[in-house]
Amino acid sequence: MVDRLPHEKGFHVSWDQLHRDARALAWRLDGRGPDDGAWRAVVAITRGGMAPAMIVSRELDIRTVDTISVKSYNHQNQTEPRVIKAPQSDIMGDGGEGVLIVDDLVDTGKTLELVRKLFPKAHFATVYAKPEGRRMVDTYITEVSQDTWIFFPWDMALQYVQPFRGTD
Ligand SMILES: O=P(O)(O)OC[C@H]1O[C@H](OP(=O)(O)OP(=O)(O)O)[C@H](O)[C@@H]1O
Ligand code: HPA
Ligand SMILES: [Mg+2]
Repeated sequence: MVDRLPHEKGFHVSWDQLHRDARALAWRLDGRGPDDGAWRAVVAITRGGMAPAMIVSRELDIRTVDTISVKSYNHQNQTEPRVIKAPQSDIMGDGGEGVLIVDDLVDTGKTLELVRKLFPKAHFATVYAKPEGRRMVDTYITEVSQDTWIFFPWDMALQYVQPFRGTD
């Protein structure tokens, strides 16, 4: 089963589920910013953070949205994370204070470790978290085990499956 390797379990997330979980993340963050509870901006870690960041910024009515592009994986193979595109410096201000940095998940934590070094005062939020990287996130919604690979809706398509008993 190529789509399970090298992880034992698969956690398949539908668009509906992602929408619900990203909304739950937004509600948890609401009113917790440093400026009278408000957040100044949302920054998505591309590409996986873009859909969650869109939902969070919509829920919290934040119109200042930027991206930081970090590449850490080639399919399921981890490589050294690299920043390919930085957010605007006037948005990040002094170390990212008041900025919500959003990603789809934290796995080993290497991506967030790199972004945290750049913006130590920002608030880091992910929808999903695995135990190894959990310490790198300030707020998350659902935890899955380290040996689970999360399949996001943008990586999947509906397709026919054989009945359990098969056919002649
Ligand atoms: O905690 P880590 O072990 O660093 O892994 C988590 C990161 O890996 C994935 O991104 P990826 O580099 O695959 O790029 P993508 O978002 O463009 O798919 C995921 O979206 C997180 O950003
Ligand atoms: O479990 C995962 N799913 C999708 N992308 C990922 N990048 C690191 N871990 C994962
Ligand atoms: Mg990513």
